[in-house]
Amino acid sequence: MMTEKDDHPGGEFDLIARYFTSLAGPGAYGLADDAACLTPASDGKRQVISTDTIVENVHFLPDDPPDLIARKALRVNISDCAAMGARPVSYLLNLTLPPQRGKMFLEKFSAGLAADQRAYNLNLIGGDTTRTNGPLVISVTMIGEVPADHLLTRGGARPGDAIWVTGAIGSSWLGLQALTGKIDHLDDVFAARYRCPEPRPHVIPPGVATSCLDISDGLIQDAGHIASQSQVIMALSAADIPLPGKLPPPLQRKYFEALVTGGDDYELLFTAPETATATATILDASQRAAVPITRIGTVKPGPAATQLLDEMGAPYQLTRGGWQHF
Ligand SMILES: Nc1ncnc2c1ncn2[C@@H]1O[C@H](COP(=O)(O)OP(=O)(O)OP(=O)(O)O)[C@@H](O)[C@H]1O
Ligand SMILES: Cc1ncc(C[n+]2csc(CCOP(=O)(O)O)c2C)c(N)n1
Ligand SMILES: [Mg+2]
Repeated sequence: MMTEKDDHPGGEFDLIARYFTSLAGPGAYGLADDAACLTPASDGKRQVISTDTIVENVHFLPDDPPDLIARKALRVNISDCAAMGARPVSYLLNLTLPPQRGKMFLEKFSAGLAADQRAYNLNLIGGDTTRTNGPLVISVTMIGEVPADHLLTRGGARPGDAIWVTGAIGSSWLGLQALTGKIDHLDDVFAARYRCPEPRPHVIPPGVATSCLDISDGLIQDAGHIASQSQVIMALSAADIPLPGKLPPPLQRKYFEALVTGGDDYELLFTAPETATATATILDASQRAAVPITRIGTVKPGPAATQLLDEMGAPYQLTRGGWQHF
């Protein structure tokens, strides 16, 4: 079997120069110094920093195409920036490579990074490369910026606010089921979405949302984070949750619980005042971005909790809320 040493005869520094230096941006010193040096955001802007790791067999499958693994690593972080209302700008890349991930892998992987750098106007500013006999691990730290008065957090939801969500919920979970042979005859769009999420930067109109997060662990569990950070009840109407249109309605019903708790959605869940102006602004933004934004509930006063209600207003009993690593 080809070892990493055979495959990267120039060692770690040659590997960085070969695959990553062309991706480097301002302040990165060509990925050849001890650290990057950035000019802090100015003109009333704030810096937003988030980090997220993806692990083979935990967040992606070993056979996923290398360019899409790269794009997923970037996109889950772009999604966290979007959840703060921020525009992603530059990123650090920490790679832990097993021996079988050699030249072919890195060529495709770096092409995936390049494609999303172009798509999202990003620069690589540094990172770290190590070797393991364990699984492939990719960690990205994303730095973004946001005008100070457009920063979004999980803590601003107020009783009476409307609850909105972008896109549809459950597509990635369906993709994982298709790719692992657990559900047959599903549309290919689901596997594509699992492998390459579609984060939603620039979709929520600035100045309208009172709180926001991105859904990574499952809609129900993640709604609970807004509930606890804002000290409110997130009352969700089950019938209003947008489910994937390409899933036939009988399967939407059959898999409802898994769809709303499965995670990997990278859609935005946010709250906004229930005024005609805010509603019109949101629906207009949805049209302009060609991304559905659907009202799925109302914020209520009370101790932090998520309620999922059926059409009669009765609570839905779920066996779980979402993904937990531990
Ligand atoms: N090891 C850690 N050290 C410091 N802070 C951490 C650590 N792990 C998580 N956090 C912080 O805890 C909060 C929740 O982390 P988590 O990774 O669950 O983020 P999330 O946005 O809810 O989910 P996702 O990682 O899928 O985007 C974040 O503010 C994160 O910075
Ligand atoms: C192979 C495979 N098995 C299971 C899943 C599901 N999954 C893993 S981590 C996670 C939450 C987000 O991660 P984190 O909280 O670490 O950001 C979810 C929904 C997957 N994506 N791939
Ligand atoms: Mg998040």
